[in-house]
Amino acid sequence: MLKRPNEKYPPFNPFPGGRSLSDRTWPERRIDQPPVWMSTDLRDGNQALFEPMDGERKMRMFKMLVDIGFKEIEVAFPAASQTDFDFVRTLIEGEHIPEDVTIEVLTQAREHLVRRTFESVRGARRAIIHFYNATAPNFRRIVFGQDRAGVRQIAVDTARLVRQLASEQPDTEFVFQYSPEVFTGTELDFAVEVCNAVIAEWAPTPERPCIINLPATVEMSTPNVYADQIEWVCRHLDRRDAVIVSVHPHNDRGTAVAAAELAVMAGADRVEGCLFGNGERTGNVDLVTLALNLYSQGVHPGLDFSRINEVARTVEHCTQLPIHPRHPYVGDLVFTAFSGSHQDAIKKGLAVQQAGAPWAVPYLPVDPADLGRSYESVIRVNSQSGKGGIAYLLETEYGLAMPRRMQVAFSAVVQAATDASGREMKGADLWAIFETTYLANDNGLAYGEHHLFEHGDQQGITLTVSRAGQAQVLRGVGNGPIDAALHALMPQARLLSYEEHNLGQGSDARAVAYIELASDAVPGGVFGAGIDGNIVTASIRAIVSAVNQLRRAAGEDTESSQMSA
Ligand SMILES: CC(=O)SCCNC(=O)CCNC(=O)[C@H](O)C(C)(C)COP(=O)(O)OP(=O)(O)OC[C@H]1O[C@@H](n2cnc3c(N)ncnc32)[C@H](O)[C@@H]1OP(=O)(O)O
Ligand SMILES: CC(C)C(=O)C(=O)O
Repeated sequence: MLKRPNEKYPPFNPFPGGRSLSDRTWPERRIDQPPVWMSTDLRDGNQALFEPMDGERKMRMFKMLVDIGFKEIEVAFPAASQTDFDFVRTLIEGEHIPEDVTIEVLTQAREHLVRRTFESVRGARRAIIHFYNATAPNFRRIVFGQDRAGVRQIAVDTARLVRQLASEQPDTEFVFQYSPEVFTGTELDFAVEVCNAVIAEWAPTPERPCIINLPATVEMSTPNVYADQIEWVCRHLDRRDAVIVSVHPHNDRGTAVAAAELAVMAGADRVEGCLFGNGERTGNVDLVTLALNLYSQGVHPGLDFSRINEVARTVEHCTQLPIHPRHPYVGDLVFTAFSGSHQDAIKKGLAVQQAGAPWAVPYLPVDPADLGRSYESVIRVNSQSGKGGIAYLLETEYGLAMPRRMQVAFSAVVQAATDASGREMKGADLWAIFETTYLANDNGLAYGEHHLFEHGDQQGITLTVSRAGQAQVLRGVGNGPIDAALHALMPQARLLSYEEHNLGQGSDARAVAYIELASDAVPGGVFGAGIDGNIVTASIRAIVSAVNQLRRAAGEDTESSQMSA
């Protein structure tokens, strides 16, 4: 890289006299209604693919865009290829265009291409004819070899031709659109001069407006500068009430979404872009993100992304490009938390979120369910996770609602496993660790059977346990089955807590019991768990499990330890 990049990349200031817009008003504005959306997935998106879409893919994309709710769709650059031309014909002749949808077609400002473009839309009910020529100084010099007047004349001549050709196809309602290509790199006074010349040629009215589209063909500045450019143009355009000001941001600096939002605040009425930001180089502005940013602020975008995963898969099929897992709103990982404190907050937030109440779940800007995404994938567990995520997965996937202190103890066991493996843990992995830790009782005592009996006004128990296949029968007495079992197994242990709940429902329902025991050697306590179809048996299994944990925590050799009989 260069030591003095300014020599190669001098900053560009498009404002007349090099002054910026000091009396800008856009920072105070809020977006309280959606702009007119125009999808250029089938044109700008399509021209940026390794393999442009074939007819089948184009039709699939078109139908999906209609289903989402787009009312303006740029369907082709018909003069560019027979595929594009034929696709427009198929849409029209096959009557695939709904009444409330207007197709748009793009052409360079060259007569034979404009004529071919009009040919493509013959018979359409309504069509937007969009033409462009670059207006920026380097394009004037390098591409056209023309001065300002020459480049303006290209635009004026084409605008006139467009109006004339439209009058020859009276059955179609035409809307005219002009783009001074590379608007972002064009001196503002010249951009407005050319646009006003085109507007004069078209003589739009508020009833029959034209569209002036101001593309960030290449994104060249921070979004606030683009917003200043848009506000400046909006102030200087003739017949502003008869002009729909449109923006077409590209994402070269990674700020196309911000640029589009600020441009709308600055006066733009319409936004052109692609789903998930497909498009030339770093892409066109992402219309999904724009729409859902609005939605997350309580403004319905007028587009339906309630089945966003289906939209994503269709776009991937049509473009043959993958969507990044961290792409806003749609990426596989965006409703997922790995880190412990995030998981904890999300779990608590989901638990208290009430239907119909304002959304207030930490870390999730929108409810995944609104986009047809599920909560199951919200929380994932790896070495950065804490008890919250682990508990959430075990509860949602296996129905286990561990007591809070047990969650803490169990998360240390999981942490050791994730540290050792370096892998993400799925619900099934966590369940396997839970089973090994609390239910399998390997190397410890295993529950066999028990019988309860009356012992005066107390409860007696005969409890059969085994270790390494060798059964032992223990007896104990207490003020209930749990107390009696504890006396049978380890009378010196103290019961700190006991919780149980159902696992599942109906005839398959089982009970899970959680027992916390402490002893002089382990005053902090340890947990055990037991699962059984019978609630008392589940509790006694949990005591056996907790006794095993207590012995292990005390460093006792379970093989040689004495049991009371
Ligand atoms: C920013 C954008 O996305 S703009 C849209 C870009 N999309 C496309 O280009 C679609 C695919 N393009 C094509 O199929 C072809 O380029 C066509 C059919 C449009 C034109 O093909 P060709 O006539 O062979 O020209 P070519 O592709 O070489 O383009 C360069 C010519 O276009 C001219 N040109 C470029 N833009 C414009 C314009 N907006 N208006 C008029 N002429 C233009 C150039 O001056 C150059 O002319 P020259 O050959 O006389 O020097
Ligand atoms: C033709 C125009 C709108 C364009 O695609 C661009 O400038 O990026």
